[in-house]
Amino acid sequence: MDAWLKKSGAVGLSDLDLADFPETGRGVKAQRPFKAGERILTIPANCIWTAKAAYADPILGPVLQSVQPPLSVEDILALYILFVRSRVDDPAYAERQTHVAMLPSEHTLSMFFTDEELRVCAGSSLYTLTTHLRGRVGDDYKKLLTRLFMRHRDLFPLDKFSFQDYKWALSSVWSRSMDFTIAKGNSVRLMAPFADMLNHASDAKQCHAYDPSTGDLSILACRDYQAGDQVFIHYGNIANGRLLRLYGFVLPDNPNDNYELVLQTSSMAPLYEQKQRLWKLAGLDEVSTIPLTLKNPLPESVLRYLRIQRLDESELGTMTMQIATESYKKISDENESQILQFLSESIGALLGGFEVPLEKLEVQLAEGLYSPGSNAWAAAQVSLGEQRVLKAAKAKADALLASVADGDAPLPPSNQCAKCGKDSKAARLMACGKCKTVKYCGRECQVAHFKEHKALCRSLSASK
Ligand SMILES: C[S@@+](CC[C@H](N)C(=O)[O-])C[C@H]1O[C@@H](n2cnc3c(N)ncnc32)[C@H](O)[C@@H]1O
Repeated sequence: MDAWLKKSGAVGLSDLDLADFPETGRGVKAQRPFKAGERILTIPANCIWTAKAAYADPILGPVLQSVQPPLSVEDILALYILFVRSRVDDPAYAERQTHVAMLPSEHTLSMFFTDEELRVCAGSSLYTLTTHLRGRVGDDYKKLLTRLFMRHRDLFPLDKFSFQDYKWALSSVWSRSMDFTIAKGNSVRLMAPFADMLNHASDAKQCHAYDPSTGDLSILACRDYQAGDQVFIHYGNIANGRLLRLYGFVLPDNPNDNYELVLQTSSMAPLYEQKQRLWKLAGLDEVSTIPLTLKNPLPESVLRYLRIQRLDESELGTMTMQIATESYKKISDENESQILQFLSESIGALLGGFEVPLEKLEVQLAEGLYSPGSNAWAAAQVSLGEQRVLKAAKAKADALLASVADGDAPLPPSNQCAKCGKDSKAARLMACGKCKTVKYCGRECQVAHFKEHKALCRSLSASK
């Protein structure tokens, strides 16, 4: 592969090498020191896998172009990989084949888990999404069979385009491709040989760049490296569930862990059309998926959605005024109590739906029931992360409910000083040492707010 890339104009390969690392497996090793910001690798456009390159292929391209409606980009890339791999004695594909030969022969994405391994995280959104994904991938393969493989048996022999082959190629695309937004909201998905050997580190800032004018891909050093260090890139701030679904690994104690809460309302609900309009005005969809995170377990948008969902006719005007002035707060004690009660109960039910409850999972992991790095261990990490987030969300809903019952002021948004309203962009906020929830821009605001905050502080602390 190196010879092909160098011949095609790749830059930087002589300063980098492939090596095995204990934590991440195969990755890229620096052969000399690099300074942060230095360009360390460029892979030229003519070696990169894109949908455009697949369409330009003299044999595959016309067949792909004949498919209506067009195939998805990930299907095009997956077919391109399988097609190149299938052209065993065709010298026109020999160079790209050197890259295909270096792709891992197996993947550890959750889609490949046994039922027993996946059951460890039953109740999590990963479990649900993986189950859906398996169905979707199966359906997509059947469509390819009828739309392409059966019609062009000479190009797509089924022993090289089996369901297993399709799943392998699709997983290669998910776990190794990069997405870039280019002009006019368009985006490009690509897979770049050698650059796709770079592993992810949470602290590696965005350091891969696509040049739309040349089509080249470059990697910059995200920090200083010494010779022998592993070079990393950043795949994004991704929760373990998504990491396992699309990349096949997890990061223990991942700060990006989340639970994607889906909020929806029956179209038969009273005042549905008016509420639909209010959600839209408030920047929400009638089916809203809102990530709950450890940092912000109950985002304001969840409360906003539910306040609208539970409005009665006499409260429509108040809500419209709030949206117009962007001054969101509770509509009434009754509305607020209803939504918080509902949240507390539904999150409790979600937690009750996990196959292995949090406390038991923590004991199992501490006792080494799941061997670190195994599929079941990875599923356990996802379940752990999601349940921790849900627990924090329930605690916050309960505390808020208690404060409504006590007649306290509602919680201020978590990115604002509770006293003066300065937000986290304007000042560094620190949390109250006792309840660890309400935040201030400085000591002065905290002291000035003490009297007002005392009762809520007590109920928040008690629910922790
Ligand atoms: C773009 S490839 C990187 C190269 C890959 N390690 C290889 O040998 O081909 C992405 C895959 O690398 C692995 N990976 C990347 N970052 C990782 C990390 N921080 N910890 C564990 N595995 C990682 C995962 O298997 C992932 O699907």
